[in-house]
Amino acid sequence: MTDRIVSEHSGGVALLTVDAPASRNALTLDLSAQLAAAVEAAERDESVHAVVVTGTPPVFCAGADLSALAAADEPGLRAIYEGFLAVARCELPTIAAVGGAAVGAGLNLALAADVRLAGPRAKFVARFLELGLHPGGGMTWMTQRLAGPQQAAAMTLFGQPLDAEAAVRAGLALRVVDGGHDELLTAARELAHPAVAAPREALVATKRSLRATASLAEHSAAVDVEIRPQLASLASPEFAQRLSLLQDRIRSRP
Ligand SMILES: C/C=C/C(=O)SCCNC(=O)CCNC(=O)[C@H](O)C(C)(C)COP(=O)(O)OP(=O)(O)OC[C@H]1O[C@@H](n2cnc3c(N)ncnc32)[C@H](O)[C@@H]1OP(=O)(O)O
Repeated sequence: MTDRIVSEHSGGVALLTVDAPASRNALTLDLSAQLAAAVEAAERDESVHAVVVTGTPPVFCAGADLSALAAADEPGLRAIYEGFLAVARCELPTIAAVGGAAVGAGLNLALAADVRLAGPRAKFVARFLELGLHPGGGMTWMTQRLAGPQQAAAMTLFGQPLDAEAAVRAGLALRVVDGGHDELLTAARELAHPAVAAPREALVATKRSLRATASLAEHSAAVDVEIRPQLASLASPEFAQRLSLLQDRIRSRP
């Protein structure tokens, strides 16, 4: 079977599956380019409000394809990064549904999403140094930012793997979803549901503000970042409609 990114848009969600089971969903240059194209197609599709990234079981993603990695120069490495960087750049909310091992660049891919749901067999492994490789693709930044300096050191310097429960404790995953791949995807769709129900413009603006305020030192600076998009949403017909529905509901309470 050909290695590919399977992209399905339904119910407001783009489900992107890295489907290369023979190599445990390892990322070739071609797969990374396909993944980036699939993320961009989801952004262009106005019916899509959230992106779920997963891998064909039993793993999430085994990282860079080892033969692509062995031959990689700087453009080659950057081409491998392109898939997970497209997820990191995505203007829509993103969820990684991690059902198995996420190793090396596969960990980068999982951490590039806004939120991770972990199946009981999920495993988060940096791996790089064990292979004699310096971490790449922003791994030192991502792990420190998400899990703090000690956990980042444990993962990148000491190669500590995190199972699903440990990933939740470390703040790398939102929660563990019991069951198999289907249950994991159902949980991802349920998590996405409020984003699917939200007006797309306000949703995209909220994600933009999360990024813009993340590195600010002052609360007041965040208030300034948020005031314009909040004013824009106040002026939208969606807000007027939803407000009137809410008021009707409140009035009709016994
Ligand atoms: C710039 C980025 C750098 C990086 O990403 S560095 C990290 C590179 N990745 C790795 O080191 C991961 C290597 N793979 C594994 O550790 C394991 O696999 C898994 C934990 C992911 C899964 O284990 P299991 O389910 O037991 O599978 P299996 O028997 O080890 O492998 C099944 C087939 O998958 C191929 N494969 C696994 N990972 C890769 C890879 N990264 N690139 C290419 N092929 C891979 C194997 O060779 C083998 O193939 P065959 O069935 O022909 O013997």
